[in-house]
Amino acid sequence: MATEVILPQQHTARAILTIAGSDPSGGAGIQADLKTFTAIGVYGGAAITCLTAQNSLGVDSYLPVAPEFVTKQIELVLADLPVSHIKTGMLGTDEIAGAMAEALHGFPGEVICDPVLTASDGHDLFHETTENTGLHALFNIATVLTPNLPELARLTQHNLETAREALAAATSLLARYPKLRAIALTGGHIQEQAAEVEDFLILRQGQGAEIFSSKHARVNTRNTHGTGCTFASAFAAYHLLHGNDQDAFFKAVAFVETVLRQSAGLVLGKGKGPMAHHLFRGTV
Ligand SMILES: Nc1ncnc2c1ncn2[C@@H]1O[C@H](COP(=O)(O)OP(=O)(O)OP(=O)(O)O)[C@@H](O)[C@H]1O
Ligand SMILES: Cc1ncc(CO)c(N)n1
Repeated sequence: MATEVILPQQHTARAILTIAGSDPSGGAGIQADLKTFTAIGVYGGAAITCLTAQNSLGVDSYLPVAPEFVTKQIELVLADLPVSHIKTGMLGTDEIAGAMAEALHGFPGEVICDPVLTASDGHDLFHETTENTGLHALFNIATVLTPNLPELARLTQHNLETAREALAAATSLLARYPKLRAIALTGGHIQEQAAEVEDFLILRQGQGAEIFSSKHARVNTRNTHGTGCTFASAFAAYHLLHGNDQDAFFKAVAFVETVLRQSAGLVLGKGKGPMAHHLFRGTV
């Protein structure tokens, strides 16, 4: 006998649009984003900025989509679907970042930017210009940024090693962009040998910032391909469902940790394997 499916109302009312690169191996990029949205129970669309050729062993190369075609994808989706949240990932070029900022100008909802600059194997995923005008234009309309430690270091041009240094840099980055309400700093690369991982939420509070953190055991696994994309997408999805930064942050941390744990035994790929979003059951 077929089971009746009852959809909670918020699932049909709003959607997330990810604007990011494609990873054909399915571990990162729009593939990870869409799997995350589905696992959490939120509808997602995907506009593609770049095609990448990569697998679990690393990134070989990438092909940027023409900026006008990125614009067209965004405009058509926004004209049709009830998108309340945008999540951005790999941009590829500063021209694409600029086209995205223009297409999103006046967008009234959340713009959660994961500033993907370099893949974990060191392959550059963003072709910088001297001014990075497009990147700054995008950050000017962002409401939340989700950098990891190396990304924060590159954005603030500081050499960052400790959590203390990273928090000072994140607070200064927060002050730079007017619409930015929060920075979720992921801690996978802070003290990489430590037994625990700590992620931070830096929330704008008047002229300063309020800091929250979440510490959990480091999962002993090599299946960490796409953790950054998954974290930012989970933040966007939980923000859609719960409407505030703190719930979005703590639930996104718990989601990534849970999926990493459930994926630890998975043997997929010859290198850093993907997370098993498809095994996620229940809630965090
Ligand atoms: N081994 C681990 N065990 C538990 N949590 C982890 C582990 N590695 C990363 N995380 C979690 O994954 C999320 C993303 O962290 P991280 O800083 O590694 O992102 P990233 O460097 O952008 O990822 P990527 O490898 O996709 O570039 C954070 O919530 C972090 O705590
Ligand atoms: C498409 C894409 N986005 C992001 C990352 C970073 O994990 C990656 N490797 N590939």
